Amino acid sequence: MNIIKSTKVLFLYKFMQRYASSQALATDLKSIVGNDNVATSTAVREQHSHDESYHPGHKPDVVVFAQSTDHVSKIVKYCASKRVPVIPFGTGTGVEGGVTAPQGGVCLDLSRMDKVLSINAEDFDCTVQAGVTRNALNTYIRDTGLQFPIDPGANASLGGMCATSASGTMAVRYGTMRENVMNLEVVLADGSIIKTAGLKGRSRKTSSGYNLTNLFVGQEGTLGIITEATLKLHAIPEAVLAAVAPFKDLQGAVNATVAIMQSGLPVARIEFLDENMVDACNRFSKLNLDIAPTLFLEFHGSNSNIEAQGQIAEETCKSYECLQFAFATDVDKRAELWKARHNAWYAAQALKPGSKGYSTDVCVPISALSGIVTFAKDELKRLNLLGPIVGHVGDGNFHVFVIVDPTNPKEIELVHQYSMALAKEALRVSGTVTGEHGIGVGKKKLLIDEFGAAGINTMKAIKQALDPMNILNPGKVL
Ligand SMILES: Cc1cc2c(cc1C)N(C[C@H](O)[C@H](O)[C@H](O)COP(=O)(O)OP(=O)(O)OC[C@H]1O[C@@H](n3cnc4c(N)ncnc43)[C@H](O)[C@@H]1O)c1[nH]c(=O)[nH]c(=O)c1N2
Ligand SMILES: CC(=O)C(=O)O
Ligand SMILES: [Mn+2]
Repeated sequence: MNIIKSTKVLFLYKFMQRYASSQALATDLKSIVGNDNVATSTAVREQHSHDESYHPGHKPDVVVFAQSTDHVSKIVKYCASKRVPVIPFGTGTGVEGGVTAPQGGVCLDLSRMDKVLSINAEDFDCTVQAGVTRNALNTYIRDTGLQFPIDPGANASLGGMCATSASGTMAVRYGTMRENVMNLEVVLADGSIIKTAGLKGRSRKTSSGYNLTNLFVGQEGTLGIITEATLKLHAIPEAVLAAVAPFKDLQGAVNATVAIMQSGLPVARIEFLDENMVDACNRFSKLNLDIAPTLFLEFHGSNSNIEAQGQIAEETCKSYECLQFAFATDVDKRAELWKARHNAWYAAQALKPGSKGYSTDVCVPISALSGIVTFAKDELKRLNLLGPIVGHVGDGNFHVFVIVDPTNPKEIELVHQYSMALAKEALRVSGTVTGEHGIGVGKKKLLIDEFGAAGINTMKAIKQALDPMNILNPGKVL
């Protein structure tokens, strides 16, 4: 009885201590960035404790809404002086638990840094604050004839997209964030501010010094806080043509993709959905597609060459026994198709109310795609898991959205087994465990398998050099 009582007292004492220290933290932060930019309510902390994945959330002690690079620098400097963790937060649409705060600390929300700072239409580039979302940027530049085509399904922040090295359906044509970030402004762990490609740099190429830009793309907030990004823009194509091609079987759809890619056709989008994913999208997005392994395709070009592109793709798909090849030229039809594709994640989860999704994200050389998609499907069957498959197959990248009851430890264990087996298969065929979602908390063990001890030690040395007190998003990536 006494033991129970003293455990309760100890718990209460620790709770009070933590509460007092987070109140003191909030008071200090308010004096730096003003009362309106600091939140301590349970609701706001809860909202910032998790992303869109099944990974368990942990609340930060305080949420700070930065309004400027100067705010970020001062907050990080303060946190360094107190050794308090800082967890950057864009829009919280990540899927690897990157924004959770397992050690508490300060969640630094960048959504109020939402200004487009410059558009250089003649140079095809722009500079934005980290909190600008991809949709906001595209709306802002609509009249210039330019677009920013990197499109994770969610309306993510561009800072978050840089931090995770995001891509999406159009990476096959326009590249990922790695190819489209020209310069970054980053606040380091001691509060100092750097530009990764020169103080004013926005040249198309550079051989100047180490490639700091690509060090900070994909670092998931563990090496620095991205406050501004200079990005490449692309011309909106004169003509766009989309198509939907259901196939008799999965192998036909995947082999047609490989043939299209190997033919050098400059396809703008080529997305695979297995029959379960098509079924889920039909239900969720009120489509009426044949339930079969299917390719969604899109071509970008001029009025004079767009039909020829479509025709080559049609002939290729027919040679792999597609059941039909239906063009969608109408703007609304195309928009409906891609909206449904972008909502595939939610469509999959809606198959089992109350469930969450676990997304695998392997990416392999295109010649290995067919084998590993078959492996993915067979393993689902063997472990008796529900997992619609969808993928940016032109890049050799696909996701199995394994549907999991987050309160069922046995199911979670099975999902882990599945994801490990698939990732190891990807490594066996010279691929990567994550093509676009990042490591977060979910794929840390796999990073070791991918890089080996010497590779991981090199990453640890970089982390140690840039963040010796381990205050930046601790517990993620490494
Ligand atoms: C429906 C749907 C569909 C998709 C996706 C999600 C969802 C919900 N995603 C995943 C997600 O949208 C993608 O990872 C985004 O880049 C995350 O951007 P957020 O702004 O939401 O970052 P979020 O706030 O989730 O943070 C992600 C990580 O980056 C860090 N971070 C955020 N802002 C930072 C900053 N300014 N400086 C430093 N670190 C920062 C965080 O600490 C965290 O570790 C995706 N992804 C993809 O690549 N391709 C896809 O096809 C899709 N599709
Ligand atoms: C979630 C994701 O990456 C996708 O829908 O492609
Ligand atoms: Mn994706």
